[in-house]
Amino acid sequence: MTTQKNGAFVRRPLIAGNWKMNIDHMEAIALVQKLAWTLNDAEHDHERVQVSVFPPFTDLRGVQTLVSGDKLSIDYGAQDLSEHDSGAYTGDISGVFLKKLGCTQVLIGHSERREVHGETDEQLNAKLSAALRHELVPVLCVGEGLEVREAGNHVSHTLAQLEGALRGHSAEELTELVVAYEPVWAIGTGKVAGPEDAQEMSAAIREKLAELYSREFADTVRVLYGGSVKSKNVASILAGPDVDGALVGGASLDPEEFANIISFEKHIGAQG
Ligand SMILES: O=C[C@H](O)COP(=O)(O)O
Repeated sequence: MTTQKNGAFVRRPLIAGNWKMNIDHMEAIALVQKLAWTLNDAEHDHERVQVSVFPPFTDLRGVQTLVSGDKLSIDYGAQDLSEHDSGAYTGDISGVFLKKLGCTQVLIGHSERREVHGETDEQLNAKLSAALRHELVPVLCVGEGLEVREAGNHVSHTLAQLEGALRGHSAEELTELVVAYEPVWAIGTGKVAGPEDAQEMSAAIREKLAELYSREFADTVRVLYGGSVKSKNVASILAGPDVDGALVGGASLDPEEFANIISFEKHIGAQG
């Protein structure tokens, strides 16, 4: 996913849409079709800016059929996976099944999984192993809540989450790793971390990766920002040199708005 140009790393931007628990399997087909038409009209180049959607599990088969049948340039993945491959784990979904459905990516440790389901860094570490076992690109979500931010501990808190999930995993295993920084206080609230906040934390994440592995490795990892990203603010957020894309929640449910976010390069200059 990363190429070298004149000796410098060029990371391919990724705009990912996390549908959360929205959109049934019929609506999913309509949404992906509309998104594909809109991107086609906009002459979107998937090789230049990667697009992914993360539908609910029950939508994945329909999305697979549409994407493979119509050869759409849209990647898709799941919002979670089990740390186990099979067995008595009622309600859980194995990476084996996701791989068979053509998923290429999986979200790990979204703040709503951490909060609502009490997922711990140890569990997320095991889920990361499961993703790697099944050759699913892990999109590891990290970020702090409002209290932590107000206490000024956001950097140490977020980096501890990163370290906890990565512990024991080698750089060789993690070549496709994507990290998504999502300040919890900015999710679905309309409050957006400023471009400086997004850049500050993305740079801190990259520094931590350099410390844990190597500078070369850190320079290849894509770091996304998530939290109330819209077409009107995406270009300013992605202007940060360490911000390589966005994990979009609510705005990804509107195909026109999501396509507009994906076309963030067109808004450069207009958003400062
Ligand atoms: O995964 C996406 C994030 O939680 C952001 O959600 P949002 O764009 O609705 O704030």
